Amino acid sequence: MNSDILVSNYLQIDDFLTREDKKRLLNYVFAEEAEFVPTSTSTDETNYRRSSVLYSFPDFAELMSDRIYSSLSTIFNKLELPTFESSHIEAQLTAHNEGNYYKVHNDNGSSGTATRELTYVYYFYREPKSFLGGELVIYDSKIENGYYTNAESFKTIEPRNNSIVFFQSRYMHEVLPVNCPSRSFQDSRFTINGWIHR
Ligand SMILES: O=C(O)CCC(=O)C(=O)O
Ligand SMILES: [Fe+2]
Repeated sequence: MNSDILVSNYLQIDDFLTREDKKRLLNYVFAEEAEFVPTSTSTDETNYRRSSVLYSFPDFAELMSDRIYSSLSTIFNKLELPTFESSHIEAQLTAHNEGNYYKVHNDNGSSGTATRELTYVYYFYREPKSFLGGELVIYDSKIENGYYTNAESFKTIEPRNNSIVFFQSRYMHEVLPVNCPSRSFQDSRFTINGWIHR
């Protein structure tokens, strides 16, 4: 009965940036607080996603894509995926504070997002950690009427400080609600996340 379940694979790499870079990034984000805007989704559904996003952070977007490009063959290898030449890497910077979440979705379901092949999520936050929750849940898949949908089974990933996660953008996934009692922006669950396009 379970033979049609496609098990999802992910890769989590710890200590992705140097301590110095991670510290610079955190200070940069604190200084840019006023530039963050509420998130929306491509379908514009309300109550689907709640968080804040920063769209322009050129230096760190470049640092992140450099680091990703240099790890690309390892990433393909570990995920047991055929390599491809990536046309570009997209990046956004998010903050999840008290009560924020992102319900089940995939990242390449619309015409504007169809070339997203791999999703990456780099996690960072101030220590000591001042939020709970915010785990990333990645669902296994099954094919129903020729379309991928999520199976009941899933994996739960801890958003560890200075780690990065890679997985296929077609996988269904979600961000569980964040509990951040101080509600202070500086205590948020931060990410630089985005997509490796084919
Ligand atoms: O923050 C995360 O763990 C994942 C974010 C996500 O799924 C997205 O931005 O598409
Ligand atoms: Fe996503």
